[in-house]
Amino acid sequence: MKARNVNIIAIQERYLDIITKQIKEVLGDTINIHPITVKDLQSDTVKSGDMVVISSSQIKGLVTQLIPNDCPCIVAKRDINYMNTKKLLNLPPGQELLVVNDNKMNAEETVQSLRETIFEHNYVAYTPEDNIPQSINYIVTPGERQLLPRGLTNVIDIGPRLLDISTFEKIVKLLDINYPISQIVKRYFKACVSLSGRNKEEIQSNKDIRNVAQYYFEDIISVSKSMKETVQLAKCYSEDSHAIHIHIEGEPGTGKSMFAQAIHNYSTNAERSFISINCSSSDFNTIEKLLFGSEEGEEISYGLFELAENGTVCIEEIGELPLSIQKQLFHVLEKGKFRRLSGSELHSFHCRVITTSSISCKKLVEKELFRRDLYELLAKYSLNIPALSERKDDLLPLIHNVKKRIKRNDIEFTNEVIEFFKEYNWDNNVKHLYNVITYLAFLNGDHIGIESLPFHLRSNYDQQKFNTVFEANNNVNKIIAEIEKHGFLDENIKILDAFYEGKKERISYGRKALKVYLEKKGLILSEQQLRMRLEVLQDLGLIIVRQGRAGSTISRQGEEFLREFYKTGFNV
Ligand SMILES: Nc1ncnc2c1ncn2[C@@H]1O[C@H](COP(=O)(O)OP(=O)(O)OP(=O)(O)O)[C@@H](O)[C@H]1O
Repeated sequence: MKARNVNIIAIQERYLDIITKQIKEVLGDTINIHPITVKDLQSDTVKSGDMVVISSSQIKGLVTQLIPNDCPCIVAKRDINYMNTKKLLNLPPGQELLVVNDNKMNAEETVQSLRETIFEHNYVAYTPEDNIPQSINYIVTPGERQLLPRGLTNVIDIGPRLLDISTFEKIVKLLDINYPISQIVKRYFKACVSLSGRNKEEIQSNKDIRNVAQYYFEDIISVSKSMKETVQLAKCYSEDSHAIHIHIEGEPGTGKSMFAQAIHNYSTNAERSFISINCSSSDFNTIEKLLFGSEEGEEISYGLFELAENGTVCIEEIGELPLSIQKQLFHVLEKGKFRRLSGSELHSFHCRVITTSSISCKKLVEKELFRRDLYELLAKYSLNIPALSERKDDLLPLIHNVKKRIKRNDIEFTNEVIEFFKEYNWDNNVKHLYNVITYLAFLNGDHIGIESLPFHLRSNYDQQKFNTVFEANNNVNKIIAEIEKHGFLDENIKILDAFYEGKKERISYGRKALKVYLEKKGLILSEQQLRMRLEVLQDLGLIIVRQGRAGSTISRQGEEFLREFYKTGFNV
């Protein structure tokens, strides 16, 4: 049977990754899946006749305007992943449970699913506007722990909601796939098991190889001087026939892959293929095979260098590659020749190779996690995309851009919100900003004030206000006094110094890496001590603690504090 194209559309990228993985587990052998976020959906993204699965009714109106009329379309229903409910089932019956989601409608839907199945308890739907009632025994959240105030202990996270089984029945019916319902049920459970027990950071975003360069330099908003210069340099590289390897660095979500696509489209080889692979998937065997191709008996699978012919191969997040693949890659790039895995013949290739990284490869070289020869080969033509916080002039044009993309020019933000956005430390930069605005546009009316912001932003707003007061009242002294309530000012300063140095080199630290770094600097702390120091610094808004690989870093307030601290001549 010929595989059919199914486009799956959601607001948030993370959620899209999860349901894409679920659909792959259930129907991956019969359909081609194209995940698309709402902000990336344009009128020509979905091809005529392809199927569309819309993740929520909230975006149906917008999505249907942007897809061809003849596309069969399903609005998905969502359900909790019952594989994650063991804790709930083990509670004595009759518990009072508060269900927290990102908005009231979603909280009510989750409550509905829980009442229908785990009927032993009583549920109340909650939004961050409400106070937490006294009588509550536990808080239940479907993967939205970050919405809760810090410090709550009786929280049961049942993981993100998945597509419900009736949605799969509908897909199969519409595509005329001849699977008995029992087979769908079995695969549905398989997917639930596969996606259970992990939080969303751990779920690998199994991103497909992308082979369309949809962005042009005109699409890149660049009003600030630094961004204009970066675009200018990228154009020069694009036209330069010697620039066969181009390396792009920038914090997550600054537009690296957008630049890679624009460079391809601006080059004389724009008509040729653009193929991109993301190395942040942990399955390095697959990546190796995709990059170089393989020969198994009679079966040949072509690698990206040959598939791209004279076009462009983009290797995203190259810093994630293990040294063994880096070594192969270096030889391939240096010689312009590759050998398929298990193959004997050397093949030449003539495509341009663009690499990207969210972490500083130079710093990785120093830590012996990245090959120096490969770095030197790549660094010749390199671009550094500035973080959003370093180019505030771009903020308003970017907001206009996303409003236009999602066809919501009507929405307005209060001055207070705009000011807050300017000061906010967008750890996923433009991607984060776009997600927040898209999200707000669908959940609120056309007028957005501070009260409409998602809870995780609002708590930051309060923190920001707190910090502003601090600044006005002789910031440094007050912060020092706060730190000294817990003691160990000198150690806290050393930790901030470490983060500060790291940020300059675009390095963020997980706790373990930080511990090792501090030990090298002569500060020896136990895990517990380090955790306590970090909590104090985080509570004061001096560092940003991020989950998973992203690691932690110093906040802008933290940097200002350090600068003032040294200026005032404190000596710890
Ligand atoms: N300067 C910009 N102008 C317009 N849109 C932008 C700009 N920068 C980023 N975007 C948008 O932000 C989103 C993220 O961009 P992109 O995926 O290129 O970033 P990235 O640095 O490759 O992200 P990651 O590191 O997470 O892979 C995309 O929707 C992109 O269109």
